[in-house]
Amino acid sequence: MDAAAAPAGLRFSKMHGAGNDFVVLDLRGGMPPPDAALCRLLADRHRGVGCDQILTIAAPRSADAVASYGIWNADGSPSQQCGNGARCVAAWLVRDGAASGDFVLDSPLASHRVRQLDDGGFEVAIGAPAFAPAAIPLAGFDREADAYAIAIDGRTWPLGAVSMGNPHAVLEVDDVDAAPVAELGAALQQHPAFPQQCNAGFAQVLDAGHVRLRVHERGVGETLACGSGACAAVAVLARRGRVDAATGVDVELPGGTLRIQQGTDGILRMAGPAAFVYEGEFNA
Ligand SMILES: N[C@@H](CCC[C@H](N)C(=O)O)C(=O)O
Repeated sequence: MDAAAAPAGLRFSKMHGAGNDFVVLDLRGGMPPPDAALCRLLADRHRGVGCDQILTIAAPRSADAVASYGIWNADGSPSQQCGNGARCVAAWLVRDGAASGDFVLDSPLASHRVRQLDDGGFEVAIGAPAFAPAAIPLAGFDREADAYAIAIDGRTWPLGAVSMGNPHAVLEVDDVDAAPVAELGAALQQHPAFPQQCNAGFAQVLDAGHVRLRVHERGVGETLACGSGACAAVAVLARRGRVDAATGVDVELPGGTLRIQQGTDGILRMAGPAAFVYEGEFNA
């Protein structure tokens, strides 16, 4: 493992959203963002704290926002979107006294309206799905489509593709428990059709309002939940008429259920839990 420069006594919060777990760092005191080596060490489940992503909280970039946040995967790569992370950052800021009720957060790409729910969870306006191949980005296809044929080891897989701020592939399966999430997810992540790699979701439609989903996340592997992956699955399946996004869809992931609904403005809103696990000090 490469040497990582962790400031002595690095304070962090351990959190999770539906089992997608995070190390949260407050950079508002002037600490620089963690480099890739430090992210890998923090995320290491044996030598570090252990998490799927590292989230950093910093000063807002837009006039309306209470804060901004950064996202790093366990392998040290940056991301632009993290649905479960957005809810955890929101809960962290509410506990800190920096936010309450209804507020705006700046993610790496955009500003998101956030609402605290009566059940203690949060609703986040993730954004409108972008299906244009250039926006995902998806190489080798000029026109957007409900499904693209992607060949892997001599077999062709029909998959949906969408950007939720980050790139997603979505495969519909008959039985999500039997889906080849690890093998096919890893192959899709690295496939040349996805020049910025992708998160790969395996979705089983139960009915127009219920989907079961497992996601192989870029930079991590399979996680217990992926908020942007849940939005991506609903976006792709709604486009095919398989679910009713306007009424709302419960997406059951291994770690919990997220509710995804699309407004008349096209924006996908995600509702779900955010939990504190413990506070710590990292001294490796
Ligand atoms: N777990 C997240 C997504 C985190 C980033 C993703 N792995 C990527 O690289 O784009 C979520 O809840 O959306």
